[in-house]
Amino acid sequence: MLSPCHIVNGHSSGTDVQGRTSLKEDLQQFLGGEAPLHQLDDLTKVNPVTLKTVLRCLQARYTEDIFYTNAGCTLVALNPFKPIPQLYAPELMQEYHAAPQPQKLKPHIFTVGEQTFRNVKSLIEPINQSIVVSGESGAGKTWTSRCLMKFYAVVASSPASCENHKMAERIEQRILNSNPVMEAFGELGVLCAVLQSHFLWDSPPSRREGVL
Ligand SMILES: Nc1ncnc2c1ncn2[C@@H]1O[C@H](COP(=O)(O)OP(=O)(O)OP(=O)(O)O)[C@@H](O)[C@H]1O
Repeated sequence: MLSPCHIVNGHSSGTDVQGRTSLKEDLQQFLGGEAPLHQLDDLTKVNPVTLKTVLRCLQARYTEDIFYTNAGCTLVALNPFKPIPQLYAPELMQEYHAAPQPQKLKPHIFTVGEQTFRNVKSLIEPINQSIVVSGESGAGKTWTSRCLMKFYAVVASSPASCENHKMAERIEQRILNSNPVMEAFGELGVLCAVLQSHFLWDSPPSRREGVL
């Protein structure tokens, strides 16, 4: 992924307001004065859908600090390379959890988490859900998996029940502890030139009597 400072050569060194303004102007010029690409929250809406336009859209969103974009039923996550606590706040998790249609909210890993959670709760076949997190080394797969585990820990535990919360934390920890094993399978794939540091895991864990 190109960092925004690579987009406009020679204009990104200034950190003052004027520098930032010219960066934005240059970027807009670079984008050819098209409709603001960062507002497209689904890559299938980019017209025409080409590698160039898709990358431009992701670049434009990255520049606006928007790190999640839908691509049809797939979610594309960009690594912000900086901490963004508000993007993973428990309040935001609850917002996605409580939304009648989470897919209508801004693209987020919590949408994926909530959808699978609802599928498990609905007990409609197939009850077991899988989420595939893939990407290059350093893309943010482990981070994303942790976000999902935290999400399930928050939404699956009743705030009134301390015991439920503790159990959710124990489940989160167990799954996170299994990461090295799952990653080892991924690395084996790299050696075989089949996969590139990918791992799969079941999520959320099987549901028993109403609790995760
Ligand atoms: N959403 C995010 N917000 C903030 N920082 C992030 C985010 N995603 C990734 N990072 C940063 O990028 C680093 C690398 O991410 P991560 O370890 O998840 O990559 P990975 O895809 O699992 O890499 P590998 O395949 O090599 O294990 C993290 O340590 C974190 O600092």
